[in-house]
Amino acid sequence: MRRTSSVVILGGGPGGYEAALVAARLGATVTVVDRDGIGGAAVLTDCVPSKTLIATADYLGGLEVASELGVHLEDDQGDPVAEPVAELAAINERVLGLAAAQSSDIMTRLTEVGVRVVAGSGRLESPHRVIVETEAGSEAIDADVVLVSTGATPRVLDSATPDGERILTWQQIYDLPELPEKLIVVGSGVTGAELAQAYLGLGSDVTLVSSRDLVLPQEDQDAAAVIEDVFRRRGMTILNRSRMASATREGDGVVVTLEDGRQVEGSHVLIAVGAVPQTAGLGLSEVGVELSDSGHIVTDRVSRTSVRGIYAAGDCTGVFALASVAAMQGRTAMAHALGDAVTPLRMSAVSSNVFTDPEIATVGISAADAEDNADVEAVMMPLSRNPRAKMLGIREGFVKLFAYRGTGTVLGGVVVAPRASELIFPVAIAVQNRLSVDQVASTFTVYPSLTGTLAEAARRLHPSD
Ligand SMILES: Cc1cc2nc3c(=O)[nH]c(=O)nc-3n(C[C@H](O)[C@H](O)[C@H](O)COP(=O)(O)OP(=O)(O)OC[C@H]3O[C@@H](n4cnc5c(N)ncnc54)[C@H](O)[C@@H]3O)c2cc1C
Ligand SMILES: NC(=O)c1ccc[n+]([C@@H]2O[C@H](COP(=O)([O-])OP(=O)(O)OC[C@H]3O[C@@H](n4cnc5c(N)ncnc54)[C@H](O)[C@@H]3O)[C@@H](O)[C@H]2O)c1
Repeated sequence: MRRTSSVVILGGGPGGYEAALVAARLGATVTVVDRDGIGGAAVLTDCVPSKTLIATADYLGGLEVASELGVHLEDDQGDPVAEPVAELAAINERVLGLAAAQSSDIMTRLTEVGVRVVAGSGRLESPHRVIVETEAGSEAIDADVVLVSTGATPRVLDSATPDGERILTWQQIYDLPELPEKLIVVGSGVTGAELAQAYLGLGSDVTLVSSRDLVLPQEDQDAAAVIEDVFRRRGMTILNRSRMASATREGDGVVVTLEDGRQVEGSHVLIAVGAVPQTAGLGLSEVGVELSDSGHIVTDRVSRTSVRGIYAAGDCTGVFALASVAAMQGRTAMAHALGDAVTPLRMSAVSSNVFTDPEIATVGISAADAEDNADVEAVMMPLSRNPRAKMLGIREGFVKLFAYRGTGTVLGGVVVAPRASELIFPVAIAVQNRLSVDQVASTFTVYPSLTGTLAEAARRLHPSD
């Protein structure tokens, strides 16, 4: 009889826990070693908490179109009938409660399928032996297969050391007892942009320090332009082409000094200047695992590292810092290691979403790559002409589709709209399954619906046109 494989997973975030579920299903003996809590940063401090906070901000944002829809929130004298007040302590309690519940659900699931979870910090002693430091002491666990999925942590600058009170990383904001009066957000990547708009929506006065010409430099530039415009119209101050040199505490507030000498004063500063992989001190180089200059673990499309039997998944690999990608890498690793059917990771089919209002959802080829390729055709349609958008009071947003000129194969798309994260799925299905624009266009959409514009965009890309 074949011996049961032993799998040890370092890190219990989406990369680790999804892998554990697959490995258990495939009959392995599985141990997950996790330092900070099952669910990882994704569930406890990053993805889940930020999206829960944004849900409250979105709810308040919905009130902004009330008058357009015939609902007056003012009395005859023009005074507000009721002033909605975001109570941060209550919001944070909900955020942290939901994160803890999600973590507990994942723990229950892991236990149900027989995965052993060890609370502690792990490192590799050899390719087939992991040492875990727990409260009770040290434990050595032998493994046929090791998966490293230790994630990433906020990048901290010596000139802006977080104190957890006024100078904050995104992982420290949920302990704030009150809404920051004047919040400075440094960094206009996805983290900075999402949280800047969330606090703006909750009632903070927000200044965004953005190092580039436009916020969200990694996103579709038409989409980023819409978001920057919305930010400004709603009262956010955006300092473009501005880099923070330092952030310091001054009395009851903070001062952010920019590289050109300007100073910005605020009550709090949120530093969102990227993340660094948690790969130091794991014994990786010592056992021969190749790391990139940035400290990420080098992996192939089935999550193999340079050492046989050691796999890696998630933010520690730097492939694409998304919970969904981490989970897929973890599942793929276990399928490969344990002899199940494997589909190598296909980055050209990954969908992602920026949870601003409106949201930006993207899948497949980027606009920049499409522009450089003469064989790719693009169409962009504003949502303002869509009947459902009019009914819902949606003024900004658009749909973009990319397809091969000759065959009409759908290569990607961008949706800028409320709940774009839900609307991108039909485009993701088309990209994943290499559907043609004609197949998308001939699929019934509901009338009236925002997806009607997706079908219309596909019709515009009919190859013979
Ligand atoms: C503010 C923010 C919002 C985000 N929102 C989204 C979103 O909406 N959608 C999305 O798809 N992605 C989002 N992301 C990205 C997503 O959170 C990450 O891609 C995801 O967390 C990666 O999962 P992971 O398993 O690699 O690592 P993590 O979730 O970071 O988990 C790693 C785990 O490993 C543990 N660990 C580390 N070292 C050790 C060790 N030596 N021994 C034992 N355990 C260890 C850690 O304690 C942690 O529990 C967001 C990121 C941020 C910063
Ligand atoms: N909705 C989501 O899925 C979601 C949300 C948040 C993060 N993420 C993931 O995390 C990844 C990282 O995003 P992020 O925003 O944390 O980091 P990032 O590296 O994408 O953005 C950080 C930004 O800070 C800027 N910056 C650096 N130093 C600066 C300084 N001194 N002053 C001013 N600006 C400075 C950089 O130029 C950059 O634009 C994303 O690419 C995404 O994959 C996903």
